[in-house]
Amino acid sequence: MDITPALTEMELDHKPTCETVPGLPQKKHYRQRAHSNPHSDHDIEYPLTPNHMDWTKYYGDYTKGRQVDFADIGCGYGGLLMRLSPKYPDNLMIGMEIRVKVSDYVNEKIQALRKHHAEAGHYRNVAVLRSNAMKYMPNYFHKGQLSKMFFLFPDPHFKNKKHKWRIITPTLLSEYAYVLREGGIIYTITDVKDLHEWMVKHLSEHPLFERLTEEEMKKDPIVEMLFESTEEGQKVTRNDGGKWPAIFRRLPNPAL
Ligand SMILES: C[S@@+](CC[C@H](N)C(=O)[O-])C[C@H]1O[C@@H](n2cnc3c(N)ncnc32)[C@H](O)[C@@H]1O
Repeated sequence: MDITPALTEMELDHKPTCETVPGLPQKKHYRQRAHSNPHSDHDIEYPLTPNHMDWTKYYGDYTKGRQVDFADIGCGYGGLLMRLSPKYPDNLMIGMEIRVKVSDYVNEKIQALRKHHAEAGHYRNVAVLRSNAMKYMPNYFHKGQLSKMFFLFPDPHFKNKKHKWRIITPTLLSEYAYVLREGGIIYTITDVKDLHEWMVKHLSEHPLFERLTEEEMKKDPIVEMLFESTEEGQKVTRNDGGKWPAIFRRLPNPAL
């Protein structure tokens, strides 16, 4: 079922305003320091196992017969999710965001959009979770549950000493491979060339991922959304920065 035509162009641009959607939160009230330490997250509650996770708190009845299968890691203010939601109404998508105020903002925005579109039922497939994606992925998701993972403009952590804080490392990739199904896709994009090379290196060296060719990337309608959908992507455009995408497929597990 494609519900896209019922949305206005402005909303498809994920740029709803307070005039078009009453109750939409204002970003200025939800600002928080740009970088948070992914190792200081002691107040985060997380499920013991994926079976302990009650997704109905996030999607209500819409959870019935569905499993979360898109995850936007470090979703920030949620621009990509708002763009994907009407295009993939049958997929449940979650944004994972460690900053409290930022995840509160995304939640308020989703609630306002759901309310505004209550009759048509739009945006019921999108939610945000305040959590640390570097620590708790297997607590939330079963093996092979996800079909798509997004890493859009992740924090660069420039200094060598802080590379261990990067959201893509060999160890974390094995965790992501665990929750991603065979044939599932990891999307990355950044404006930091060094980080792009780091992500490509580690993904290419990992035995469970292979890079998509330019031809394959052109055929995937999501690829063009990576550049401009998020707040960070728009900021890079305003500053005339370059953007480097790299997309990888989860390979089947090798035979033992
Ligand atoms: C540079 S911002 C990019 C946000 C968004 N993807 C965009 O393109 O606008 C990186 C985001 O990742 C979040 N983040 C960093 N480490 C995280 C972690 N371990 N778990 C969840 N979110 C994290 C940050 O709080 C921040 O909002």
